[in-house]
Amino acid sequence: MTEAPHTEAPRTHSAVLAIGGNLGDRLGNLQAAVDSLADTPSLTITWLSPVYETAPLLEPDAEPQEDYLNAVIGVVSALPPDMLLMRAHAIEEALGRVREVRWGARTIDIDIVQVDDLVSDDAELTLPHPRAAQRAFVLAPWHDVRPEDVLTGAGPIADLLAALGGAAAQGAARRDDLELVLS
Ligand SMILES: Nc1ncnc2c1ncn2[C@@H]1O[C@H](COP(=O)(O)OP(=O)(O)OP(=O)(O)O)[C@@H](O)[C@H]1O
Ligand SMILES: Nc1nc2c(c(=O)[nH]1)N=C(CO)CN2
Repeated sequence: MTEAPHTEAPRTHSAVLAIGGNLGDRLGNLQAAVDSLADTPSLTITWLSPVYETAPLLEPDAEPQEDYLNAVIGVVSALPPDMLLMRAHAIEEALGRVREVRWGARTIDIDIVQVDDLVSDDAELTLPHPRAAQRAFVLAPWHDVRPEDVLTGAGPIADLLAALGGAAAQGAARRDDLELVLS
């Protein structure tokens, strides 16, 4: 008997991405990142958070910076996590991201907050993002859309946000006058 060829459907991943920027047309850059992600083959945006204006998290003794706009995005994708990171870096580059100093001002940053419930300590792609649990600019917009979500290994995002004292405690304020759209 001839066996049917074995064809495996590509595995689909569910990921949470955080975007932010504090240089140039901040909302325009966030929207351009959303548009580029939406144009990515094998990737679908499932939800978009509200936009927050957030005080910059800086390295000690760093020069002052402009406030950021931040948002969080849910995607499902057949791209494996390393390809998702490559795509994120390509979009950052296309939008003029320059890497000079750690936590320097930038047109756009795309962080991979988590992918499924994967855990990785690979420096190229640490999962979940090692600093997400301490960042109101990630947790607050995420919580607005998916209040029941859990940050892998860290706990419910509602509890993590409460432990930080809420969004305002870190200088994060929702900007209901600004909106990202899925075209
Ligand atoms: N979960 C992740 N998401 C995005 N980049 C990651 C992740 N884990 C590790 N990295 C690596 O971190 C490196 C630095 O990334 P990047 O310049 O965006 O950092 P940053 O945004 O300035 O700081 P932070 O990582 O604190 O948000 C990247 O080259 C990337 O390979
Ligand atoms: N408010 C705010 N501060 C930051 C941010 C960010 O997205 N928002 N990103 C950083 C590096 O990823 C460093 N500091």
